[in-house]
Amino acid sequence: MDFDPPFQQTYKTLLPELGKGDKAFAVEEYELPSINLSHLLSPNQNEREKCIDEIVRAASTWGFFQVVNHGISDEVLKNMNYEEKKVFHQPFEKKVQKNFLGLSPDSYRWGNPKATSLKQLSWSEAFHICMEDLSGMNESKTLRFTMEKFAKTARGLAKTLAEILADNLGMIKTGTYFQENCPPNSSYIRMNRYPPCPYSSSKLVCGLIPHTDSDFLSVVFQDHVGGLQLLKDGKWIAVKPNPNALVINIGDLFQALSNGVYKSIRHRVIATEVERFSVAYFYCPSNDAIIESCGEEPAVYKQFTFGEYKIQNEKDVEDIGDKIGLQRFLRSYI
Ligand SMILES: O=C(O)CCC(=O)C(=O)O
Ligand SMILES: [Fe+2]
Repeated sequence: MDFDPPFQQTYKTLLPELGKGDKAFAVEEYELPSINLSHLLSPNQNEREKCIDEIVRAASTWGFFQVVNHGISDEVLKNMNYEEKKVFHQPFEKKVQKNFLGLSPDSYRWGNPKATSLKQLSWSEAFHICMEDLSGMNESKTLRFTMEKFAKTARGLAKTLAEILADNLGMIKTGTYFQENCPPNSSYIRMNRYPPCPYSSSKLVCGLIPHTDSDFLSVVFQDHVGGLQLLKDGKWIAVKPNPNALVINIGDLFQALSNGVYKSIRHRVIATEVERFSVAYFYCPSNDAIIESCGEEPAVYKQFTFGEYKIQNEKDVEDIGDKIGLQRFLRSYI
């Protein structure tokens, strides 16, 4: 397809390695804890408290959960999926152009042209867009408006969940912290496309290599195809797709803020034989926001700003090919 990035060509020295050595381990499929958010609005206090408890428990144990009755309408999600398909199905030569759709030059990303081993190889393309950039996207007004609608509702959902989680930590400034530190323009949307991969049967090719998200929390809308996996108790498990639910995962900043109570879990996407789409909303603060562990226990992490965290991650990726992430900000890190 002229819209697919040149994966075969780029990875031609690595792909023959697939037949040799490594074998994929069987991965069990699990249904993530599913939380019905309509209970948060229930007149029954017990029901509200039970729902809050489920959110807190899922964030502390799984770091991942799914929500239903989340407030983002089917229409917004359907339009998002439609617009996403439309933009990815533009010719590759257009997508790589510096000013495609009026976005910042590094918004469009594909694969990992620098991969030197199968483990680093990724079979996907993405538009990673800062909300600040949306106002300049005048070439495609329908995509812009659809993303604005999705972001507005995803932000409301992210803020509600973040406030519940912070409140549970006894954070004194919960009421104002997210309001003050997470203005709408500081978050990101990432549209992901996983093209069909002819080597998917090996189960060794990643659509997206293992990572944690560098935000407070992420709201992910995935289609019915599946492929998302997370690391639980040292084992990879596959997330069963549920088209009625959104996936929520805790990011590094909440792990730091909560002094390790909430878990930012490593996850990956395995390449599949059919095309797959997802959209993630990354709930982020502004660059100068201070992330400081709260609670009564001694802080495990040093205090840092989100700007410092991003710069350090970019530097680590440049130097060693991966982010070291929160580990680097442990007080005990030398
Ligand atoms: O495609 C997915 O299901 C997950 C995407 C993801 O982890 C990300 O964009 O950070
Ligand atoms: Fe992610």
